[in-house]
Parts: sequence; C-alpha cells; structure tokens
Amino acid sequence: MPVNDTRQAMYRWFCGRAFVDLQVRCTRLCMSGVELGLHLIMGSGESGKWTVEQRAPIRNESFENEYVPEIGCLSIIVLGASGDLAKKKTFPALFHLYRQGFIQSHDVHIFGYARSTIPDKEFGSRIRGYLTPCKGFEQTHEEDVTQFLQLIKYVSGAYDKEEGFRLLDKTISEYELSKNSTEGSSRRLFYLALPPSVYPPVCKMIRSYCMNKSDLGGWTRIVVEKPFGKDLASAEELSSQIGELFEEPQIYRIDHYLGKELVQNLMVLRFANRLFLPLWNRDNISNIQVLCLVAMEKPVSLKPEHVRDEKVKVLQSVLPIEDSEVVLGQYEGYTDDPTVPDNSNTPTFATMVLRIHNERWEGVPFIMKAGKALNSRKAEIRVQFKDVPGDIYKCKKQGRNEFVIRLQPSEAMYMKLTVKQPGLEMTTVQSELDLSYGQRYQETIIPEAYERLILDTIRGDQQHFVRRDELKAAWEIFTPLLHRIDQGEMKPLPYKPGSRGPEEADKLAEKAVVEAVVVVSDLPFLFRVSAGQQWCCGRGLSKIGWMEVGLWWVCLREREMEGEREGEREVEYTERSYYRRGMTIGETQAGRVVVAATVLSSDRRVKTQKIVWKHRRR
Ligand SMILES: NC(=O)C1=CN([C@@H]2O[C@H](COP(=O)(O)OP(=O)(O)OC[C@H]3O[C@@H](n4cnc5c(N)ncnc54)[C@H](OP(=O)(O)O)[C@@H]3O)[C@@H](O)[C@H]2O)C=CC1
Ligand SMILES: O=C1O[C@H](COP(=O)(O)O)[C@@H](O)[C@H](O)[C@H]1O
Repeated sequence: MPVNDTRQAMYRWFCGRAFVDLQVRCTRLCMSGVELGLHLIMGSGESGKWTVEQRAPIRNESFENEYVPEIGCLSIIVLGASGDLAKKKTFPALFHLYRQGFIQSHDVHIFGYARSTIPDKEFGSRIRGYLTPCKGFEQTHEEDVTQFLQLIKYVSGAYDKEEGFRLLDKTISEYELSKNSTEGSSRRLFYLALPPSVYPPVCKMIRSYCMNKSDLGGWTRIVVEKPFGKDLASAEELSSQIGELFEEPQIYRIDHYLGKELVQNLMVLRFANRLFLPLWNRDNISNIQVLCLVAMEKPVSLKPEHVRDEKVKVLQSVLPIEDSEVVLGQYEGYTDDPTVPDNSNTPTFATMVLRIHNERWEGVPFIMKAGKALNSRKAEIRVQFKDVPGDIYKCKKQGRNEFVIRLQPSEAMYMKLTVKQPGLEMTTVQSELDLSYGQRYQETIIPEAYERLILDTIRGDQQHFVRRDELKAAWEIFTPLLHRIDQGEMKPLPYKPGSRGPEEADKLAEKAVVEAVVVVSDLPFLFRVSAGQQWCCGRGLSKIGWMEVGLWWVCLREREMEGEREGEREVEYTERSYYRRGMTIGETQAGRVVVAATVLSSDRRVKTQKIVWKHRRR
C-alpha cells in the first residue's frame, strides 16, 4: 500500500541501506618475527609502572568466517505461506539456497503454514512457477524444482489457536525424529511472511507450542518482515510484545534492501579503501543523495553488535526534520483507485533534506528522494564532492566529482572525474571510472537479497537486521513528520505519473546543494578570538573543538540570516564544542557575509548557551 511504502522508504533511508557490511582487516603487529597480535598497554595497580597485556591475536573477523556448521537438523517454517511474499520471494530464495547447496535435503525441511487449506501437491504447483533457474543450473532446473518441492510440507491452521500450532509442532517434531536429531539440538527458524497485525499472536503461539524442547546447541529464531509499526509508538508496542516472548538475539527484523549486493558493499568501500577514508567527510563532500545513509563511523570490529551500535549512533545524530526541507507529492490519478478516498492525503513521493549533527557531517545535506509512478525505477546513492579549490582547469562548469552507487537496476559503481580530453588540445571533459557488475562479474552469480539474508538467519548473523534500538531511533526521526502528514498539516503536491515528481522537490535539492556550496566557497573563515588574541583560518576548524559550533552556526543558519540583520539563538553544545568566553566569530574572505557571534558564557558542562549574532553583507 502506498502509505506503507512511503513510510517504509523513509524508514529504509535510515535503517537500511547505508549502514551495511564492513570488511576491514584488523591490524596485526608482527614483532620479532612472531605474530603477537595487538598489544594493549595498560596502567597497572602500581603507580608509575606499565604492564603489557598480551591478547590473543586479532583475527580477521570478516574473512575468517566464524560460522561453525551446526549439526542438528534445520526446520524452516514459513508462516503466511499462502501469501504474496512467500511465493515471490521467500520460497524462491530458499530454492536458490537449496540449489547452491546451502540447504541440504539430508538435514533441512521446510514447512508452510497458513489458514488456507492447501494440499501439499497443490501448494507445490502454486509456487513452482516462481522458482526461477539458478545461473549455471538451467539444464537440471525441472528436476531440481521437483526435489526441492519434496522438502516442503504444508500445514494449515489459524494464527491465534493452540491446535494449529500444536499440529505444526508435532509435524516438525516428527521430521526431527525421522532425522534422528537429538531433542534440543534441532534448529527452528520461523519466518513470519504475514501482516504485522498477526505478529503478536503468532509469536505467542510459537513461544508456547513450537520452541525447541531443550538447548543442546539448537535454537529457535524468528524473522519478522517490515513494516515494523507505523510510527514510534506502534513500533515500540510491537517491539515490547515480541520482546516479552523472545530475546533480541532470536529476533531478525528483515528489510531486504540490506541484503542487496551493493548495499552490502558499502562498508567495504568506505572502510577498506584508503582512497575514500580521508575523503568521506564534510571537508570534501558537498552533499549526498541517498536512499539511505552512508554516514556511520567505522565500527570497532565486524561483530554484528559493533556494526549495529554505529548505526544507532548516527541515527541519534540526525537533527529534527524541518518542514521547509520536505516536499511531498501525490501522483495525479492516485485517488482514482476505488480503494483510495477522494481526499486522501497520502504521499506517494517524498524528498527531504536530513542533517547529521556530528563532526563528520555537519553542514552536509543528505538529500533523500523516493516515490511511486516516477520516470525511472532505480535505487542509487550519489555522493557529490566539493569543487576543486583554485579551479585552474575550470572544472566547475563540467560538474563536480561524483561517486554513484547504483543498487538497482544493473548494479554498478561509477565515479565522475574530470580528465583531459584525448587529443592535441589541452581541454578537459568529464568522464567515468565505471564498474558495472554485469560486465565485470559476468560469471558471478549475484544472490538475491532474500537469499543472503535468510542464509544469515540460519548462520545467526544479525548484522544486516534491524536491532530494536535502531528501529526506535529511526522512528523517532520520522514520527513527528508522519504525524503532521496524518493530521493534514502537510499536504502532498500533485505530480504527473512518469515525471520526476513535483518540481519543488528539485528546487529543494538544488537549494540544499547551493547552501552547502556557499559554505565551501566562503572558506576560509577568519575567526577572531578576542579572549585568546588568536586568529585562525577556517580550513582546520573541525579539528578545533571550540570553533565547531560557530562554524556550524554560520553554515547552517545562513538561510535564516539572509532575512535578518541580527538575532539571538539557543545553541546546543556537543561535548566537543568547547567555547571560550567573549569570542567573536567569523569574517569571510570571500566577502559574502560577516558574522559576529558572541558566546555569553562558557562552561563545558552546560549543554545550551545563548549565542548572539550579527551580520552584514559587503
Ligand atoms: N509482498 C512483498 O513483496 C513484500 C511484503 N512485505 C511484508 O511481508 C508481509 C507479508 O506480505 P504479503 O505476503 O504480501 O502479504 P499477504 O497479504 O499476501 O499475506 C500473507 C498471508 O497472510 C494471511 N493474511 C492476510 N491477511 C491477513 C489478516 N488480516 N489476518 C490474518 N492473516 C492474514 C494470508 O494467509 P491465509 O489467509 O492463508 O492465512 C496471506 O496469504 C507483510 O508484512 C508485508 O508488509 C515486505 C516486503 C515485500
Ligand atoms: O519492500 C518493498 O520492496 C519492494 C521492492 O523491492 P525491490 O527489491 O524489487 O526493489 C516494493 O515493491 C514493496 O512495495 C516494498 O514493500
């Protein structure tokens, strides 16, 4: 449904897409020819002495796969097996895992569960047509499908009745016994391909009747599909209901965009390439146009919890969304659908600017765009770099450096660069370094997102699933806006199907980019610090804690300043934003604005202080 899709798209910008995969090799220190691992120098109990604690060598957690194959038989139970998701995505993904040997008939069985009464054979014919051939296995496809379908047993029952789940448990147990699986060593994976309204009763039933009987290395996990609620309150309620029944490590909140090849590649790109490490920040990036954030800091390790910790942190650094930085749309003809009310306020399109209030991203607009019935169906992340200072080649007119990651269709990464136009003339032209997966990896099978994620659930890797606090942090950002839409306070603008969306959306994006450029072109700022009698040049500002807020203030509030001569604002201080008393901030050499700001008091512990500013145009 469109309303959910828009909510999901908004949610996805955050929780998904950008925070994914990381494959960084941990540093190893080789000492005296013996690999000792990383040594940690610690203060000892005795003052003045240092001891060296020897730790086990740090292993490369991404490449030396920690997964140890388990021995108990595996039951995969798809609840809502009669539905759309199950037939189009879940069973086809299971089939591909089977065909590639990740699911083997000797220790895996699959159960479909739903209310509809469907004989096993008929169930097989329902899904057969959706089981597409695996690349390289086209010859044996029909045979493979027949064998795969034999692994599936369909059980019919209600979602809130004991009998159905007792029957399901009995059917699973019979299979486990037939495989001589020791009780408690078996693994049960429940995939809820169901409307969220039935998650709570279904989880309750699973908890009461279908869990592993004891723990001999076996487990019970549940996979829940988005949407995870419709706003903060409903998401929290759902989380509590499920959280009362299952521990967080048993819960896999799936959003299949996190399983897409190029989303999985994002962290590798960022943290495994020296080229990007120093560039990926506000000093170099003008704006980011994403379906998701590319913003988290490097995690301590590749452990799922470390990765997810970083995701939560960056979500918590997102500033409240300003109404003036949102454009909503609804395509013309949307309300012609008889199921849609004539006065529907449901957006089918949204563009908005997000601001991340941290050292890396202050001043860099994250421009999000998503919609239905647009001119093209694609998902990409676009990172625009700042202009080259001292542009002797006049590169500006050709466009800036840009790094584009196209998730779909046709996975690709390309980088727009300025190069010399081949030939005798010394002219420049914009060209691309292009890594199109279809060409470069012709022989490689790129797995479907669901395939990869289901495999992760079997292996117990939660890295690409949404943790409860992450979900909460994401909803906290969007809920106020969603409520304003629900209350009719924000109206979608009409746009033509097949267009780029409302024109205002492009204008908003342009404005955000221009503002970000102004920040660049105005550098260097000169900062006069009256108390310390110092002069500083703006380039190194982010490294000087007490200047950070000033710069942020100048950059982000420029819009407000344009209309006002002077004013007063409350400024929130971060721990790093240490101010000195009586500081005067800012004069741009580029001559756009002069900003004088005085911080009235200074105290590291005070989180909010008053800043008075004035400016004048030259
Ligand atoms: N379809 C897709 O491509 C995607 C779906 N999702 C999410 O996955 C979940 C399942 O999606 P989808 O398969 O499309 O959903 P369906 O509407 O097809 O529902 C799945 C099954 O659930 C049962 N069901 C449907 N409505 C109700 C109800 N009100 N109460 C109880 N049971 C009901 C039906 O089975 P029966 O009557 O036989 O019991 C139905 O076959 C949803 O949460 C959806 O948002 C997420 C991403 C993509
Ligand atoms: O989650 C969803 O995604 C699909 C689109 O998936 P894609 O992998 O084909 O891009 C969308 O159609 C569906 O409405 C939404 O819930």
